[in-house]
Amino acid sequence: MSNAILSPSVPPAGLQDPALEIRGLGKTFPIGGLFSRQSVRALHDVDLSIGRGEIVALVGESGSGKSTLARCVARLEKPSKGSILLDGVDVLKRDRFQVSRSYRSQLQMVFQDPFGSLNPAHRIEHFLRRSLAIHHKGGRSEDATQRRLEELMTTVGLQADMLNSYPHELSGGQRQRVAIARALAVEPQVILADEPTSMLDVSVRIGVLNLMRKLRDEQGISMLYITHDLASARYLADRTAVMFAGELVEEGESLDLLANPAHPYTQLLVSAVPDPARAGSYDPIRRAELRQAVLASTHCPFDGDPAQPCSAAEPVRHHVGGPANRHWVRCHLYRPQAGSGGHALATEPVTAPPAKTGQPASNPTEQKTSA
Ligand SMILES: Nc1ncnc2c1ncn2[C@@H]1O[C@H](COP(=O)(O)OP(=O)(O)OP(=O)(O)O)[C@@H](O)[C@H]1O
Repeated sequence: MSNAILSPSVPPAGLQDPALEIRGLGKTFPIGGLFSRQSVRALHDVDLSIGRGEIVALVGESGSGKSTLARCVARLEKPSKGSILLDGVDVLKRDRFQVSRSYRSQLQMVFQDPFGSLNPAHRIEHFLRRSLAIHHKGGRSEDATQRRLEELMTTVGLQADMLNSYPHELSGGQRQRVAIARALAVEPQVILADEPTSMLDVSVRIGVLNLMRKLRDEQGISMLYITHDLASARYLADRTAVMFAGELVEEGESLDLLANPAHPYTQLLVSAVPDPARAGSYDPIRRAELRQAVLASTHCPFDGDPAQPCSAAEPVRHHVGGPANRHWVRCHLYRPQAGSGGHALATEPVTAPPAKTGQPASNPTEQKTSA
């Protein structure tokens, strides 16, 4: 089994020159007031790389730490430990006290709420002009600026005359396209998109996902796509990483990972995705029980033995399906199946769902929870 163990410090094959690399990122929030010693461990030892022109989905349920990771990488939150390398440069060391303008123009964030992210008092043109001005410091002629504004609108599938509209005159999908155009105006290398479609009607979500794919294909932009929707991760992302209680527990090429989930938490997430091929085996009551166990545990509920919780020793990474595969899992229960390239869990995941304290695993107070 030893040849199936992965060193966390070795980037997966094909990622020797990543656009963005996150190493050992941790974030702890103090809670309970000034004199309290309590804290929430929102992120623990997260390693994640995004290749050039690659879309990586970060999936997990509410409270698993996805937004905290994005906010740390966007420098809206200060990580407690770890490093962030953009184009090989350690940005936490380089811009220790203030986020540089060049970082802001290399990496942009698109938020979940297209309604709250645009000030209703301004026309669409204002938001795009502002982004252009920050990036080019007024170095364009008015004609060139106007052409670029119209080009940005066309790129995101909006009509140029909407530059004169106010946000309230646009639909949610159109506003999210404006938010993407605003990010594009600074010509970023990387876009962090935090649930960019979750507040949109189902009918317009696919258009925004297709736009993101087009930007990757035509402009080579790398993206971290944060979502709790596995179906959209499979549709859009080259790779998918699964976050559980602040830790990455599994990562692989999206199609492979979602077809062969190795971590019981990933299996739980996958079981919620409607799939006609799995109709007979989908049991919503069983899934609800498992989900309850995840949310109500103070230790990893998947190891099934509260006396020997997963936190006794951190699990190492294992390749899933052989060393050539870019799919790995961190779980004590994982057992590669000799010769088959397949995998199995050592025991049935989640044997006992009793809630111990009512403290959600996804809101752990100084605890370790990975299986
Ligand atoms: N400013 C904060 N102060 C204290 N705790 C926080 C803070 N921000 C996040 N947390 C905690 O960190 C954990 C991770 O939260 P985060 O918002 O990153 O999760 P998420 O996976 O993005 O969830 P969602 O999909 O609901 O946004 C949660 O337990 C949350 O309560």
